[in-house]
Amino acid sequence: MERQNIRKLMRSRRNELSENEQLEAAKKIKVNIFQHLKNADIRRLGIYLSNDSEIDTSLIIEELWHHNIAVYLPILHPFCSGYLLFQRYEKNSPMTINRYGILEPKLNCSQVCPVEDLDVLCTPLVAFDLQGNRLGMGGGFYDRTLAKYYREKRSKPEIIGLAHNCQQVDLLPIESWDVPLKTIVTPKKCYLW
Ligand SMILES: Nc1nc2c(c(=O)[nH]1)N(C=O)[C@@H](CNc1ccc(C(=O)N[C@@H](CCC(=O)O)C(=O)O)cc1)CN2
Ligand SMILES: Nc1ncnc2c1ncn2[C@@H]1O[C@H](COP(=O)(O)OP(=O)(O)OP(=O)(O)O)[C@@H](O)[C@H]1O
Repeated sequence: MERQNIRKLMRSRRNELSENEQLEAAKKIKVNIFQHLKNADIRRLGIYLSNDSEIDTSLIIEELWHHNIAVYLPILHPFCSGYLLFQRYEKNSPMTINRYGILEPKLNCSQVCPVEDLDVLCTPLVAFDLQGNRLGMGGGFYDRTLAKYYREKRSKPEIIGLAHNCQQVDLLPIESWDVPLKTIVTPKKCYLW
């Protein structure tokens, strides 16, 4: 199947989850992610605000704040088209809506964190396979932003995909620029490669 058709199918799959299924999934993934990170010294963590029935990250964010872990959200880069910046997100951060209708912090350069200074980066995805390949919304934002860190085989940040179990497929068609994941956390289990 073509990548675009897989996106369509997987987006409609997660859109069919009920409100209650979404809530239960959010509670379980929160437990799993904190279990996965429990012995690590995490000070800065990048994550995203859910959109299009992506797994709800709000419970994770609340818990991170509770543990005084600094939370960072993606911002569409103001002049490097196709790239993301990560900016500090606090309860009272001024927000704006980006061109995809997703809330993001209002750009404030003093609050931007270079990707290599994040300990963990949790990425959204549309589909993943059993080898850790990731398919996103089709903008190439994460692939572009992470290409350099992947090429340089940096240990930081640890990149973790977050997904509903229904987003798993056996095998995705991959492209040369795709950045594979070493960890994907779902409500049912944590995949490690
Ligand atoms: N929650 C969340 N935030 C995120 C992402 C994401 O996947 N999820 N991104 C991950 O990269 C970036 C935004 N990328 C996106 C790329 C495409 C579409 C999207 O809805 N595309 C529409 C077409 C919209 C248009 O062309 O105007 C579509 O495919 O229907 C959304 C976000 C940054 N923030
Ligand atoms: N490292 C890169 N350098 C230049 N272009 C890239 C890079 N990575 C991806 N692209 C371009 O971005 C476009 C979309 O890529 P792709 O379909 O893999 O996005 P995606 O993984 O679904 O999205 P995202 O990474 O935002 O979640 C492709 O046309 C590709 O050419």
